[in-house]
Amino acid sequence: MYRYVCKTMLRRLFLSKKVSYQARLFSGNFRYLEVLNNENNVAIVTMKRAPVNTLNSELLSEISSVLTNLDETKCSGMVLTSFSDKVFSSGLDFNEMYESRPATIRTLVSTILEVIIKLYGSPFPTVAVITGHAPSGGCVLSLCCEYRIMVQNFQIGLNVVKLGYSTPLSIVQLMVNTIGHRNAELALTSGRLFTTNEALRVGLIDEIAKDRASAFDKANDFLNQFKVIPPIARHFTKQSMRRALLQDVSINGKIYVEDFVSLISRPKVQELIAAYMANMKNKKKNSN
Ligand SMILES: CCCCC/C=C\C/C=C\C/C=C/C(=O)SCCNC(=O)CCNC(=O)[C@H](O)C(C)(C)COP(=O)(O)OP(=O)(O)OC[C@H]1O[C@@H](n2cnc3c(N)ncnc32)[C@H](O)[C@@H]1OP(=O)(O)O
Repeated sequence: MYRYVCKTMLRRLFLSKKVSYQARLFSGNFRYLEVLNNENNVAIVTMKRAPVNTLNSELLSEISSVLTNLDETKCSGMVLTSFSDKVFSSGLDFNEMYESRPATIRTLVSTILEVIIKLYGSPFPTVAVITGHAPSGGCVLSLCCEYRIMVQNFQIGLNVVKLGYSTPLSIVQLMVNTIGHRNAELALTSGRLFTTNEALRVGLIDEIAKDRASAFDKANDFLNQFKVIPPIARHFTKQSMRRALLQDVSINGKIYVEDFVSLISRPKVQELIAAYMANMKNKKKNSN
């Protein structure tokens, strides 16, 4: 009898360990992401592709899977952030765009498009806690969130024109919806990166935080206001606000992807990407 009780207790202990292990598996399953749930059922999604969260197909497809999962599990909100206190994300991975086969570029671009659609159209409220620089693709991810809180002394913006290709139409639209037509035109045609203060002034971000901890406090304040709002009413209102862009990308997405792939594959653009990458390396060498 004693042996039976011990055995049963051990089995229960093993099972309970297994369950909590499985609960942790969701956050441990990813190579470049950490996903934690806080006590309010808010998912904290942290990009952790060192050193600068460059968006390759794998990181983007992990973000896409998490977004599907958070939708299915009816989370109350999501915070998208970075492990780094210097860079939120350095944008799309040049290594998948430079001298790459069209199929590689296509996978990269279709995956960011998938993320844009899911993040921009998510039923739950979303906040970007921008703990460092957010150029190009990094800025796009934050623009898909509903609220942006950025730590002091970094830069954010869409500098793609400097790489010799135009900003895709729906990305232009994201920027126009956020900072208005005039500011977006000036910023996009010059590839302007805004400092944190400038970004607040133009409306590209919503709040400035002195550090990561205070940025998270502000994110919680933003998300807490929705505790008293019926989620379905909130979701439909968000959908109405975002429908035009979502409809456009779901109808024309494939065309946009192909346009972008052929743009990136042009010899002139490839040359500019190579020069840009070399310039980054030189800057680093000179600063060391
Ligand atoms: C609906 C339409 C659908 C179709 C299109 C959809 C979406 C497209 C949307 C927008 C287009 C977006 C395009 C892009 O994102 S292109 C990428 C543009 N990115 C940049 O211009 C930023 C480049 N990086 C930097 O400026 C700096 O790295 C930084 C972010 C300011 C950080 O500086 P820091 O000094 O901290 O780091 P390093 O510069 O030393 O970088 C460390 C290390 O990382 C390498 N690296 C940086 N960025 C990239 C990158 N984007 N791709 C590949 N590699 C990158 C850098 O070279 C260093 O490498 P090393 O080997 O020297 O350690």
